[in-house]
Amino acid sequence: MTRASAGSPGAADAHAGWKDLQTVKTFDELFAELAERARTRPDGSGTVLALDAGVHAQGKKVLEEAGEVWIAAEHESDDRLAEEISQLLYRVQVLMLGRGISAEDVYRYL
Ligand SMILES: N=c1c2ncn([C@@H]3O[C@H](COP(=O)(O)OP(=O)(O)OP(=O)(O)O)[C@@H](O)[C@H]3O)c2ncn1[C@@H]1O[C@H](COP(=O)(O)O)[C@@H](O)[C@H]1O
Repeated sequence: MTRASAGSPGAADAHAGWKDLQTVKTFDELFAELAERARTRPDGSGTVLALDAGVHAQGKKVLEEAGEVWIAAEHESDDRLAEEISQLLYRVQVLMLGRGISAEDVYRYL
């Protein structure tokens, strides 16, 4: 998930690339964006590649990111932890789309 730059050019440089640091989006907004990627399949979308890789690969990414969240929580800064959590949320959403479940399907268990 993207988030706003905290105003540190160094931090922005470190995270340049697939993130738009000027943009902040919610869980639902990211899910809608990823669903649109799945529908329109634009060239260059990492989400399209991740969806095409299948549920097994998507699940492995969830596990990998969850491990990185754990490590960041114990050993890294608040900012790194937030970034790892954003990546975990992204990977969970890719898995949700891979399996065809909606955010509402999840919310009814919250
Ligand atoms: N929020 C994310 C996001 N979070 C994580 N990632 C992916 O997860 C990677 C980071 O994971 P790792 O640190 O484990 O790096 P990695 O294992 O080397 O990554 P990969 O080799 O697996 O790509 C990033 O390089 C992205 O590939 C994301 N990719 C995309 N988004 C957002 O999803 C939207 C759609 O993106 P596209 O489908 O790429 O257009 C945009 O709003 C993006 O900002």
